[in-house]
Parts: sequence; structure tokens; C-alpha cells
Amino acid sequence: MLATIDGVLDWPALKQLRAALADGAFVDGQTTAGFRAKRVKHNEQLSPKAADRKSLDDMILNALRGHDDFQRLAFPKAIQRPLFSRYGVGMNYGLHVDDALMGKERRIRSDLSVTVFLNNPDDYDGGELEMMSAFGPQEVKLPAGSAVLYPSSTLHRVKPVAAGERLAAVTWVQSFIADPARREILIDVDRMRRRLTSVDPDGEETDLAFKTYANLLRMWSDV
Ligand SMILES: O=C(O)CCC(=O)C(=O)O
Ligand SMILES: [Fe+2]
Repeated sequence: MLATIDGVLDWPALKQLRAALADGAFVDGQTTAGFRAKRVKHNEQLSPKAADRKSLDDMILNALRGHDDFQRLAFPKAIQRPLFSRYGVGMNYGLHVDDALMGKERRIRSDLSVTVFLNNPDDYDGGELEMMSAFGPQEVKLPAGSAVLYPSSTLHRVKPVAAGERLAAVTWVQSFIADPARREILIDVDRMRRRLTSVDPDGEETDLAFKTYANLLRMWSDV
């Protein structure tokens, strides 16, 4: 399932992140690519040694963790430290699959991949993120501050940037609901219980929807 989340970063946060990226040292994206992805990765990433790096990482991690939609859709158990990517003219990231396991000190399994867009679609031509879903290719290019969440199991790419510059923070989530089918059921039942709460707050079926959600969550959570 592919989901977009609006308003992950507000304007002050975007301004601060963009200023840090404008001043920061970038390194070749090859340094963080897996064995096969290296062949096709042509971008730049903020240096892990950048002075304020930890606080920039925390801005992304806290913004995601604090967002209701992210919690509702991802069931995050662990989130990887983000990469800040920059794609200038001609840069792209060809078709690849993300590593299944990530992190050195603390390993996580990548269930969901996340891109937080740091600048606007008008700021660059091309640079769409394209996922090869079961229903064919799907392209995403979102406004600054919005994020897309998609299964890490999919092949995907970033199309070449033809003009301007694409800025994004990317990260990966280990979900405490490992099975995507179960995750989808929980997301659907959550929608139903919310709807029932608003149309029939005192209804017996509303209680049942909450009970079903809680019991499925209890049955499937790996926390
Ligand atoms: O920049 C993006 O939207 C995704 C980049 C990507 O696929 C990756 O870093 O693995
Ligand atoms: Fe990727």
C-alpha cells in the first residue's frame, strides 16, 4: 500500500532544513548504497559528519513519530536515521530494491520506505519517485513537507532531474505489524471505528469496532 501524508514538516522546519542543506557538505550517494543499488545510484547525500547532523536527523524522526497519520499507517517499531538526498540536473536513482536489513549498531528490518519531500514540485523538472506496484508503475512528486510511505519490498526509482534540484529526506521503518496484509486490515478497521465514533458515538457496534481493532492489534503486534 502506498500512502501520502501531508504536513509532516511545517514551514519553519522546512526553512531550517533547507538552510542547513544549502550550507552543508555533501558526499557521493554511492557511500550508502547496497551492493546492487550502487550501479544505479547517482545522487548526493548530506555528509554524516555535518556539524548539526544529529539535530537535523531528529527533526525528521520527531516529525514522523509525532504525526497521527504516520502512526496510524505505519505502526512504527523503529525508524532508521534519515538520509538527506540532493539530485542536481541529470542525477537519478535507477530501479532498485532497498536493503532488507539496515543499521550498524541497531539493526532494523525495512518494512516501509519513506520519502519526505523538502522542496516543491515547481522547483525541479523530472525527479519523480516511481514505484513498480502490483498494479503497474505509480509516480509520486509531492509538495514540500509531505511524505510518501510505500512497501520496501517494491522495485522503485527516482527519475532523472531535468532542471533545478530535488531535495528529500529518506528513511525506513520497521513496523510492529510485519505482515502488510494485516497492516491493511488494521488500517481499514481503524477507519471504520473512527467513522462509527462520529455517526454513532454511543452505539454498540462502535464498541465492537473498537474491540475488534484492539483484539487484532493484540493478536498481531510484535512490540
Ligand atoms: O529519494 C527518494 O524519493 C527515494 C530514494 C531511494 O529510493 C533510496 O534512497 O533508496
Ligand atoms: Fe530506494
